[in-house]
Amino acid sequence: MVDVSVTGLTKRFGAVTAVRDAGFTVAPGVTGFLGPNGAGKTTTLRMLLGLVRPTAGAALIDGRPYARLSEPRRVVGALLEATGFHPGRTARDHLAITARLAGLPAYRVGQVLDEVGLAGDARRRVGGFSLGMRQRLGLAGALLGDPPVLILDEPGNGLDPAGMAWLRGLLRDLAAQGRTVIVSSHVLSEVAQTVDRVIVMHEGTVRFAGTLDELAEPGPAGLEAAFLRLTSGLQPERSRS
Ligand SMILES: Nc1ncnc2c1ncn2[C@@H]1O[C@H](COP(=O)(O)OP(=O)(O)OP(=O)(O)O)[C@@H](O)[C@H]1O
Repeated sequence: MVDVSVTGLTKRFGAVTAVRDAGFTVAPGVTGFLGPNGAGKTTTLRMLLGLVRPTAGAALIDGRPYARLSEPRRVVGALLEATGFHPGRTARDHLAITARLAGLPAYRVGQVLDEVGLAGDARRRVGGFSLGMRQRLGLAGALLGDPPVLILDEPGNGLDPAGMAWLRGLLRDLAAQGRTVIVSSHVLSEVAQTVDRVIVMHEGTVRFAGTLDELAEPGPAGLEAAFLRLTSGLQPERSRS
């Protein structure tokens, strides 16, 4: 098992404190990382991935900052904004180049294309892909190293209802394989059906970390009420880890 932990994590951008003294640990299974726009979710995930330097505190994977992992792609797979693909490259070429640069075996390319349902589009240029197809390609890239930890920022963006159902299945499969999956979202219903645990952020602080059962009454209405309570600023902070 690979530990993911955040302790005393703070990030200031000039006068803006994006993340303030955040702390949590993430267990295997699917953890929903929730919060309204601007809550600090992406900044926290980017600090875990070594893309943003913390002002204070630590964001560790397997006990180390991302930059000190010896084979990071084999430990953690990431999906951030599904941009940055070269539009003239095919999906297969994009993944083949990513695999080569990361020292990963070429046979993984076909496997991950299958896993994300893009095998039939492997030879199409990415420039012609829909947002949902780009999300799938981004997920394929995250899975290339067969990592025990996945950090997925809004993976449901651009997916249609069938795509969302597929994503839920993929997340459950990854959890059943014993992986630790962190998935950020501001779509509550999306999360309620998929996650084992939730972390709720608001205005840069962690308002709750625990199981879905601890957070709310069963059903989407219960979750929505709990979310609004935690993010309205009317209630005292509440965190269980
Ligand atoms: N590079 C940056 N420079 C200045 N401010 C930033 C930067 N990145 C994020 N912020 C600010 O930090 C705060 C948290 O942003 P962040 O993107 O982490 O939130 P989020 O929870 O991911 O929101 P969303 O759901 O809208 O993506 C916001 O006020 C944002 O404007």
